[in-house]
Amino acid sequence: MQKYTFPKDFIWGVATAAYQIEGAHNVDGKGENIWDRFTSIPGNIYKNHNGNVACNHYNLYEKDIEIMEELGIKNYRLSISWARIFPKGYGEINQKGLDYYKRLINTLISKGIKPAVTLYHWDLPQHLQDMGGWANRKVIDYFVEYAELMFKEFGDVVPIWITHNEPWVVSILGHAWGVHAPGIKDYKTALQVAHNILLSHGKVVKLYRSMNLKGKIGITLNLSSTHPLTDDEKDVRAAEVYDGFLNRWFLDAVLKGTYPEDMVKLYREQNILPEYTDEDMSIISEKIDFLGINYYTRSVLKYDENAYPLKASLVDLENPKTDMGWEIYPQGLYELLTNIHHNYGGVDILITENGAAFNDIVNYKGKVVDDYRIDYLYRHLREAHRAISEGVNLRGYYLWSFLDNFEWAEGYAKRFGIVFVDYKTQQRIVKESAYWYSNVIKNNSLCE
Ligand SMILES: N#[N+]C[C@@H]1[C@@H](O)[C@H](O)[C@@H](O)[C@@H]2O[C@H]12
Repeated sequence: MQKYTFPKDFIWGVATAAYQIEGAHNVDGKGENIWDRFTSIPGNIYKNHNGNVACNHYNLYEKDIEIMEELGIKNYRLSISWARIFPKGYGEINQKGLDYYKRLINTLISKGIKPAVTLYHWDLPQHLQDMGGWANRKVIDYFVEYAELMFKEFGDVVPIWITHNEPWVVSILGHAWGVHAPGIKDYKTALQVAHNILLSHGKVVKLYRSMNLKGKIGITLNLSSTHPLTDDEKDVRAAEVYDGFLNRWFLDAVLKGTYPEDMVKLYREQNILPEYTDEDMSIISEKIDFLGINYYTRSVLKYDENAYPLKASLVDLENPKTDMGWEIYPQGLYELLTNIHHNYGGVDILITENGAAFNDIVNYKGKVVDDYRIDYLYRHLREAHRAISEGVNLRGYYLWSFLDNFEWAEGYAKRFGIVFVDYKTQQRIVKESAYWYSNVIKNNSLCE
């Protein structure tokens, strides 16, 4: 039987995000955020679902941490709700919100579970959106103020910090396609938002360094290996442009301090190039300790004369898919990891999200036998192991997600968790994939 052993100090974890699991959306002084607002507008979310209750993790966190402990999970990626700390986004601190995260983080540590904290996982305080949101450079200063308080409160006990989760999704889905909060549809705004978020990332990294804290800090990008539908030069160029749009724009900025020239030219021609300075780029590329990668699937592109602004369209192939309609393409993870290793100086990498939604059901025995999810996870971890064996500095893997949760525009229709959540009763059912993953962690290896 083939066994794939990972490096002895490899980080095995699970991941969640505040808005997707906490609930308590207007409890204990928490301010409104853009997802509270966006989900309150009929038609924005599947069946008008919202995160008002979600998994009620705000009140059930101790029970959830007990499940992590029983499964032998030693690393947990969570996010902090900015509006729970600063209801208006800046200024007055909500002590009850701060106390919640103190209880949560202290409980994790008392159980031997290392927290990895994401400062921003999409839930901007609404008051800041009312002044322009991330399109307003002033919000950068408020983000730095929020980060400084988090570093002061938790910098000595949190070993891993992630400034932002998926700036591409925040900017494009939230400000160009309008399918995420705050629901804006303007590419020029979207690219300015992306830039300002990256600038806020760089400023917070510099702040972290100035505080002489002993942990590691990085950023999480959603990345996807891109492939042309055919070897026709137009399709090949379409894949290159989409790679620039999704991957290289962010990777080059953070790791090289420049935006890729081909995309600068394209955005300038389309009059959607953001405003930025050389000083901005120097700050954005402040050295990070790791690059966080969220990988779910690859992207297949074809030339499309009518596709604005890239003249490239994604192609939906008839291949095995997850419940999100995303092709299951594990080798794409290997391609991505090796590409980044060779093109970006061998930067240390954490897979901060990888996982799959499937239409889980509870069987007559009260179990969730999610073999599809085990298969997806096994195949992707195999590819991760292949990349490590070829020298990629992959340091850890956080499975998305620990709990079934609020899946943004899809509401509760999509289940990514290794723990099933009955949203009517808030009962948790540990899925077979959780027991499988528990064994992977215990053995630090995959077995065929
Ligand atoms: N969709 N999907 C699943 C998952 C989402 O639930 C996370 O919040 C995001 O960071 C990232 O998009 C990935």
